Amino acid sequence: MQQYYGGIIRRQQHLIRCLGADHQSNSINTLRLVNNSNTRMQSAMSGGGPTLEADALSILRSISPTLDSSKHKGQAGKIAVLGGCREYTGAPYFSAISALKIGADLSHVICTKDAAPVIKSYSPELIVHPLLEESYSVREEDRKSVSTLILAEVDKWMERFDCLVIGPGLGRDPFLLDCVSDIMKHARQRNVPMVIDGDGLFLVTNRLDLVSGYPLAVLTPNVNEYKRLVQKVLNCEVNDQDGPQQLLSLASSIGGVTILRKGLSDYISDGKEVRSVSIFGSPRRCGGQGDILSGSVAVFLAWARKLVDKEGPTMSPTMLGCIAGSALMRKAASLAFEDKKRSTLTTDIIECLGRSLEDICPVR
Ligand SMILES: NC(=O)C1=CN([C@@H]2O[C@H](COP(=O)(O)OP(=O)(O)OC[C@H]3O[C@@H](n4cnc5c(N)ncnc54)[C@H](OP(=O)(O)O)[C@@H]3O)[C@@H](O)[C@H]2O)[C@@H](O)CC1
Ligand SMILES: Nc1ncnc2c1ncn2[C@@H]1O[C@H](COP(=O)(O)OP(=O)(O)OP(=O)(O)O)[C@@H](O)[C@H]1O
Ligand SMILES: [Mg+2]
Repeated sequence: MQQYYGGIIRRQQHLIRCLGADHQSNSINTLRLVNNSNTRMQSAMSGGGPTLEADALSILRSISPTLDSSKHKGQAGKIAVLGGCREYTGAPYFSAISALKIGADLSHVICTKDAAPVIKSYSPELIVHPLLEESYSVREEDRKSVSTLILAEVDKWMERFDCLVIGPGLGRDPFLLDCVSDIMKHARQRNVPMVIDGDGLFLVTNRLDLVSGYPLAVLTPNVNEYKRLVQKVLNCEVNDQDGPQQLLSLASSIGGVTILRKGLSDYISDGKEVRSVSIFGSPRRCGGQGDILSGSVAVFLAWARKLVDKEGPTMSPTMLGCIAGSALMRKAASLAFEDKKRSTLTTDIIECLGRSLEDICPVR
């Protein structure tokens, strides 16, 4: 079956070349054809059942709040990104600024003391908290008191956050990851949703108890991160022949967390259902696109939670948030690529977030 559909994809690509299509300007279309074939393939492989492809644009429209002058600052969402260390300052910035560009009212970054001035200098829009510490800056005997202090400082803000993004550019320092584990336990006690990405996934893969059974946890693994999760949780290798089923098992084995598996098509499951998002996209794979996605999912998840509270459950808010976040990120990437082609960078994609949202869901 896979071979058969592989053949169809190759024939489509050959047809495009024979029609004399310009390679560069048609790479997005080619990608769409491949994506469509891929979706059909998944559908056929699941016994010809209904397509897994979500109606992402309708979902995105339905959860985006109207702009209304009676609303006050904060009602459209307050997001906090836990990430940013000596090595990585770009990733938390990309995630936090994306949340603002999509429509959150306030975006915080909680990072290490030495990453903070750098992140502040990228943007005056972000609220940057220089709270976290790495092992090298804390003496062994001070670690307990320092971690208690960090937790107390983050706790002051915790209830105000509509969603936490944990991991973009966090690094893997053991002392820092211990502090973040404590913060996650407190967030969970207060029912604050968490989107876990990058080094947050490194932490969670080794400490599954931090998210297991928490329905407001979203994991957004890339290829490497997904492989490590599958090996750890399912004790086997990634099986692309039966990708959706394996994703479903993985999400259900971690107690119903939602997993967004990033790739040519994004696949999303909360252990009960699987959906895919294949629309739009770009063939450019510059670093930082996953960070945009984590900030987007955080905003849409916060919005979906409000909608689900009001209108009763349809799909889980975490599924809705992932589907909308994925569609918007892929649309922005495709717009940026149309303009910048090979030189497309993450900052170009961020600049396209507003126009993408407006194209899909115009301000009334
Ligand atoms: N502009 C920025 O600031 C950006 C920053 N980014 C940030 O980078 C971080 C890592 O994310 P990534 O996507 O590079 O992780 P991934 O594909 O698993 O690793 C690739 C290879 O590297 C290795 N490795 C990674 N980290 C390691 C560490 N701390 N210490 C040791 N090894 C490490 C890893 O080895 P492995 O664990 O597989 O043995 C694998 O072979 C994360 O915080 C992300 O948010 C990105 O968002 C992009 C934009
Ligand atoms: N082959 C692909 N074709 C089209 N879009 C893709 C492809 N791979 C990933 N994407 C999209 O790019 C986004 C980021 O995915 P990616 O796998 O690059 O994350 P990442 O490695 O975590 O990124 P980062 O560099 O920020 O850490 C996802 O929303 C996904 O939809
Ligand atoms: Mg990443």
